[in-house]
Amino acid sequence: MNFYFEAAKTLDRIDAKEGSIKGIIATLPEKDRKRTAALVIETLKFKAVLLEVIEKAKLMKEERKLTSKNLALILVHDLLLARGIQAGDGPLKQAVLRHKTRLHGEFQKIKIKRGATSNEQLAHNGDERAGLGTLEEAIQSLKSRGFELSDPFSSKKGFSKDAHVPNLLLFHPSTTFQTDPLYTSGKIILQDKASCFPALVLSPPATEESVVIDATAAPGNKTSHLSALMKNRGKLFAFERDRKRFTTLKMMLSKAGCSNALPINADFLTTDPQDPQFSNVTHIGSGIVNRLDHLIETEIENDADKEERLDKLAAFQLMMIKHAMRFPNVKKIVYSTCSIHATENERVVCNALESEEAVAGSFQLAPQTEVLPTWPRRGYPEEMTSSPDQASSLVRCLPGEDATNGFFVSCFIKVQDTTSKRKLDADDDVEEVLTQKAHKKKKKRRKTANKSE
Ligand SMILES: C[S@@+](CC[C@H](N)C(=O)[O-])C[C@H]1O[C@@H](n2cnc3c(N)ncnc32)[C@H](O)[C@@H]1O
Repeated sequence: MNFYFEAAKTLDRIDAKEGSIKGIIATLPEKDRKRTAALVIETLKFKAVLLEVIEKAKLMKEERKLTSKNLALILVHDLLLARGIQAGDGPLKQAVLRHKTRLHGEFQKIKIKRGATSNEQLAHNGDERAGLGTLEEAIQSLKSRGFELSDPFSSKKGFSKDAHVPNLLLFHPSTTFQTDPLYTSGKIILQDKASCFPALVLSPPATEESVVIDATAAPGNKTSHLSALMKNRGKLFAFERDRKRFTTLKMMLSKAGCSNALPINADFLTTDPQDPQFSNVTHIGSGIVNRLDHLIETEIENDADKEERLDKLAAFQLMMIKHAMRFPNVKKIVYSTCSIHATENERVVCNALESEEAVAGSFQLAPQTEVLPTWPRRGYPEEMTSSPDQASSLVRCLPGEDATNGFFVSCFIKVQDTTSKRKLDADDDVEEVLTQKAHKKKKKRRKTANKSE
């Protein structure tokens, strides 16, 4: 078993970025170096799929003794992809073997789903830890194929680093990447600049304890961005209600090496915020308007129809935010749309701020300093019924003006007001919570009035 512990420890060090994979392997005792290196590299190649198998088979949930994710990965690797676990009969080996049938079953299911005819087709080639590779590696690779670091708006071969989004490279609009190996291998992801904003604003912590939800995940651009920001650590639940889009989501996450992502084919609104698996969720992202929605805004649609459609969308989006606010430990919620209509943007935000859930959970808009502070275009003050000043907390992008698609980002945070902070449970008397709040507000107003007299 020692050999397996050594390999798991090596994976821990790789996860902790103690050095390059090669450098870490070079420090292993010479005796077992070759064998450990082979097992570590093979496990990294299949990490995404092995994690999915372990999760589906509930291995770590049911075997509490198996506390190391990396040891589980190594043992399941040998069980499924090598000649079995080569160790004496210890309790950890037995723990894995108890789930042998289920693990094999889940592995076969994934193979069938992805249409893989060999195990090798499930491998991710490259550094699974880094997922997308480093920015400098990508820049070097692009330069070697004729691109040059220069203004992408004036030169077709030009590309540049973006001023607002780290790790984002800008290209001339005529550049195509569809057949480029950097793109097909998942090392780079093509995304409109503004679509990078929600993950950046949510900025979940990159720790093993981090638990995050992407409520509307497919095709997975935002999810993979979140996973990269989390450095593949912790847990990232990725909800997608549409079955077909869910298949795309899973493929994309596997290709991009997002091993901390747990794709779930379900409607986010049907989740129970009190479910213990969500008890440590602190960050939630939601954005439902499809990029193609503007295409159905045809000339034929009259104003009344359009209004009705926008109202319906806005009502649905409000439900998503309010549902997110019900998660007991959520601290930050980012709501974004690819829409330029105030009905789906500022007005939804104002309604959300006035909702029972926001009042009971003490949610407010994060200040501009926490929401892309240097981005110049902010929300529309005249649409902020609560307070026009709050518009500075919001981010807007205008197509044709900002070199992006139309986009909107808002960020709700739970304020640390210990005196009034209350969780909204199913049995809570919302009316009572609201009355208490209103009372406090009134008292504060009276105090201020007294002072100024
Ligand atoms: C605009 S796309 C999301 C784009 C994604 N965030 C990205 O960056 O790649 C919206 C997705 O949310 C899904 N969706 C809408 N409502 C949902 C819900 N209540 N629960 C789960 N998924 C939902 C839709 O099926 C659609 O695939």
